Amino acid sequence: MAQTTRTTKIPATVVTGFLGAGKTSLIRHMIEQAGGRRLAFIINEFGDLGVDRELVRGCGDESCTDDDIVELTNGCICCTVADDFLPTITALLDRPEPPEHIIIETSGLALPKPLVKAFGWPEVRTRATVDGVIAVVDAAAVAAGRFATDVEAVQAQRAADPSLDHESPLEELFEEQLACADLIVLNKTDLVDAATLERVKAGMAEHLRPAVHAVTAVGGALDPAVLLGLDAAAEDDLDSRPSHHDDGHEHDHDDFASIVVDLGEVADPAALEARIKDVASRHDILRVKGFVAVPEKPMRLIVQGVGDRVQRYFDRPWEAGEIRTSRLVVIGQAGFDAEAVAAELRA
Ligand SMILES: Nc1nc2c(ncn2[C@@H]2O[C@H](COP(=O)(O)OP(=O)(O)OP(=O)(O)O)[C@@H](O)[C@H]2O)c(=O)[nH]1
Repeated sequence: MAQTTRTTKIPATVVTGFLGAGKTSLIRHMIEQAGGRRLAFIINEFGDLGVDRELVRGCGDESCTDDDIVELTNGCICCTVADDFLPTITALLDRPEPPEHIIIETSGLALPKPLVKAFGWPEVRTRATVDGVIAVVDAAAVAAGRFATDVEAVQAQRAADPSLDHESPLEELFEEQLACADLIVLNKTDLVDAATLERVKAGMAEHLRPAVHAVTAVGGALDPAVLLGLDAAAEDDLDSRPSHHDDGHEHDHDDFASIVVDLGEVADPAALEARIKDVASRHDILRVKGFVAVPEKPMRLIVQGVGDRVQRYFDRPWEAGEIRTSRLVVIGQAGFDAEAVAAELRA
């Protein structure tokens, strides 16, 4: 009987979602539940500190070695597809023992569609496919109206000038991430009640493609069986994923800015947390995250802020040869007062 050779493409999952929604948490959980499956990760973040790779590495699972986590810090992945993403994924596919599944965490400010499109490029098309685009949503942030435009203000502006672009950059990004998704993970459901969750779900529905479901999560904890194996081949289905940038309109990240603040050792982490909350409430800050060295403490402290909600926990000992210092990346709306923010965090 004649033998047929079946070429199997390596599935890739794109994890999108706004800053701080819970993408890294979801990926860490996925690693813990990998069950010996060879996963590889491409991690992209906005800001120069490379926190996400560290957090994923920090999960300490033996099945996931340093080589399996590639970090792309050269800007948002959607804008550096040709220069950064293609060589990276090609190198993973060229490995003598390629991964069984590739997980890509986009920066919270990235548009997922240009990345999905890249799977149609000749270098990738025959060897990999987008198994699914997962959009992680911070249910509490949506409920608080963080992505919603002030409808009345917009109507007044448009009455004065009908050519005005009516959406806020946050709203536009949020909608775009939803519109590209094959699955929604409504995360942080511990922070909202059932009625609020229903309201959030109903509000998102108009932005989703038909038959896209939302699953709920806390800390991004979901069975990988729910997340992987969606078999969407999203690169063949681009037309159903509308983007504000389909008309060739440039997407640059001028609407957002980031700084890294060096703090040396921090003797009072509680006071730092209070300063972060204060800064976030008075400036256009969207995200703060980084590592803190506390005098006398052998462990590294992780500090994470989303809006004015701040978490801190020790993740691992400082390694020999590592410089004990504190660095925070601060991401905000363009035009935030970087000098004042840095000074207030250091105060
Ligand atoms: N209360 C609560 N906090 C959560 C949940 N999931 C994640 N967080 C916290 O939210 C913060 C951001 O989580 P990450 O997983 O780093 O979010 P991210 O989307 O990877 O963030 P960026 O990469 O900066 O865009 C962290 O402090 C998490 O501990 C959740 O379900 N509930």
